[in-house]
Amino acid sequence: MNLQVFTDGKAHGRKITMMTCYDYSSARILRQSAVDAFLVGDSLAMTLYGHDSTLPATTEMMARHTAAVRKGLGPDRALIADLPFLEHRGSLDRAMDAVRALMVAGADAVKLEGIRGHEALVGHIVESGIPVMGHLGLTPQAVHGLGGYRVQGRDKAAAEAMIEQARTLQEQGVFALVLECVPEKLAATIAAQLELPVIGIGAGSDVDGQVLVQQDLLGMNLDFSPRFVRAFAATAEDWIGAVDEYCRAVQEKRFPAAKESFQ
Ligand SMILES: Nc1nc(=O)c2c([nH]1)NC[C@@H]1CN(c3ccc(C(=O)N[C@@H](CCC(=O)O)C(=O)O)cc3)CN21
Ligand SMILES: CC(C)C(=O)C(=O)O
Ligand SMILES: [Mg+2]
Repeated sequence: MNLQVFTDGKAHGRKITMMTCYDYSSARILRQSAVDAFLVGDSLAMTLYGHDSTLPATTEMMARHTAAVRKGLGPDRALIADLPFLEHRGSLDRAMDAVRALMVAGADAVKLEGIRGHEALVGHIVESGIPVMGHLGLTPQAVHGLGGYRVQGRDKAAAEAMIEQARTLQEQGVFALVLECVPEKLAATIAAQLELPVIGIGAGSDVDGQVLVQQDLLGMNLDFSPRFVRAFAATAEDWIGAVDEYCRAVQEKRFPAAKESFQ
């Protein structure tokens, strides 16, 4: 089972690595990497489509990108898809239609933000045989309610509430939990107290694994640099360099060469 990497990682104290992937061609490349699990994140609304929040991501968009990534990854890699804005906050029918669309598109699991007010729905999805990943802390779909992209759980009451919510998610049977923008001590406490694997983004290193947005970690997102992001490559510079060399080669008639032309 593709999701075994989560349980095994936590059981053996081996960190779980996760990153976003939205398209076929990067999936094709990244299937050769060591990454344990891929996420079709609703962050694609911002990263791919240029919106200023994740709210415009739709189930149709998420399913389309999930299908493309699954084709590139092949059947044997863990792939999780975000349930987009409000799909789990209306009717049960609507939520299950969205879950169906993502699973049919090739996801191994769905991730949904928050827990307050949809405890029973999470249990219902799990009981339907669909693995669910939780997401607490900074939940970007709630950006307007949270008053911005801010670190969550800084005061004692908020920290205790988050621990309680993580427990509820575990009780509802989620297989893993993303904690986003949370003080590292709080994230470490949740990871230590709970059985479920905790995957952090801006949550310090004392958790069971990490997740980052592909464009952030590859250095393709020049105008997005929150504290928790590290660019492990200078991809934007490499791309510009390659494309500028293409332009020079065309101008100087070095491209196409004879071997790139038909005789
Ligand atoms: N490319 C990309 N990467 C992401 O990680 C990401 C997205 N897009 N889109 C959806 C959300 C939005 N995210 C964000 C966006 C901004 C901050 C931010 O500005 N954080 C401040 C914290 C300020 C504070 O409370 O101290 C920072 O300085 O890191 C954090 C997460 C994370 N997610
Ligand atoms: C940042 C991760 C956890 C996410 O939810 C996304 O990419 O949408
Ligand atoms: Mg998301």
